Amino acid sequence: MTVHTPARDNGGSTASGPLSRDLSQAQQKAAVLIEALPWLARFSGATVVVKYGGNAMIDPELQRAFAADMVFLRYAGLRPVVVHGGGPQISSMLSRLGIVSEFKGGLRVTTPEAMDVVRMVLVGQVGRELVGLINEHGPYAVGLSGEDARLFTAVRRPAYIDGEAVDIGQVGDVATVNVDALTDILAAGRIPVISTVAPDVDGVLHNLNADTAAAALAVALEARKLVVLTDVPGLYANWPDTSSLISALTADELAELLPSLESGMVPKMEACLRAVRGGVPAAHVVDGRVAHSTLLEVFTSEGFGTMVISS
Ligand SMILES: Nc1ncnc2c1ncn2[C@@H]1O[C@H](COP(=O)(O)OP(=O)(O)O)[C@@H](O)[C@H]1O
Ligand SMILES: CC(=O)N[C@@H](CCC(=O)OP(=O)(O)O)C(=O)O
Repeated sequence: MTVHTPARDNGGSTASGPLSRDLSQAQQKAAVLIEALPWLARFSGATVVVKYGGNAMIDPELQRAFAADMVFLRYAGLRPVVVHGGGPQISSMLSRLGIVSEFKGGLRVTTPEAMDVVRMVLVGQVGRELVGLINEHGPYAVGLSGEDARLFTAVRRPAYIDGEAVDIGQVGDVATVNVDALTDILAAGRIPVISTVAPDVDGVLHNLNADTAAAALAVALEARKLVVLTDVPGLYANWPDTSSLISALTADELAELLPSLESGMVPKMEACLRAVRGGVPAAHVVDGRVAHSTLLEVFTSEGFGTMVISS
């Protein structure tokens, strides 16, 4: 039998000294844990799609915090599915290779030559690094792209500039999602890490915007949440007026706001709208510069970031 002896544990401290401080710190920790209880109960077994991007993908400390969050979600009984971005990493590789890279309507003009680089960077570099970080905690992460088990098929899409459709090469939207490609992986308690390239019906590979693909996946998986990490605290009604941060809005309110948004936020908020209109109960845009932002969103009572709900 081990008997707790405060004097030995605390080097002789008394109940009114360091011991009571330790106890109060421990109680604070217990309070934090217990605050999560209703959320743990609510989301037990739920699938949550998380779009990983922005600074959380570049800063090593934030990368590690993100990987730990995904493992935490898994141990808490949720089923996290990660869809990662990598736009800046693709741009940097294209410029190292001397390939000109241009965006139209927020989407990368993707020539066959650029497509090879997009696939190499997303599947071979960014996806692999994230799988490695998660797997420092155990054998959990499995990397896939839209090509694996036909997870996604793509349909070529144009960009829209001033209402005009403009061809931007091998850029696609998600046409179909093969949910079965993830069922076994999720049932085995693994964490899918998805890179957003996918073949069309003819097998031609397409480049998908990661926010868009995350939304399509959240709908197909009947996810309970879509969480999109970015580099701002959330959606501002009057960007860049920092007093106009929106904590919650309905899909109809978002649809009204969309035409006034600027390029970076457009695919993100379109993705949230698509997810909620497709039946996902809530889509959130959270600040990926804050360590453990996904945990804060899922498990705390304070509103964090911007939440989009159906009504
Ligand atoms: N209404 C808005 N609310 C918040 N951010 C906005 C808004 N309009 C434009 N932005 C810009 O969009 C950026 C997010 O888009 P982006 O840089 O593409 O994100 P990420 O790299 O996280 O995918 C923000 O950093 C901000 O500069
Ligand atoms: C068509 C298109 O634009 N695809 C994106 C795919 C990566 C992505 O979406 O990454 P972020 O989330 O970091 O922006 C691109 O080539 O940059």
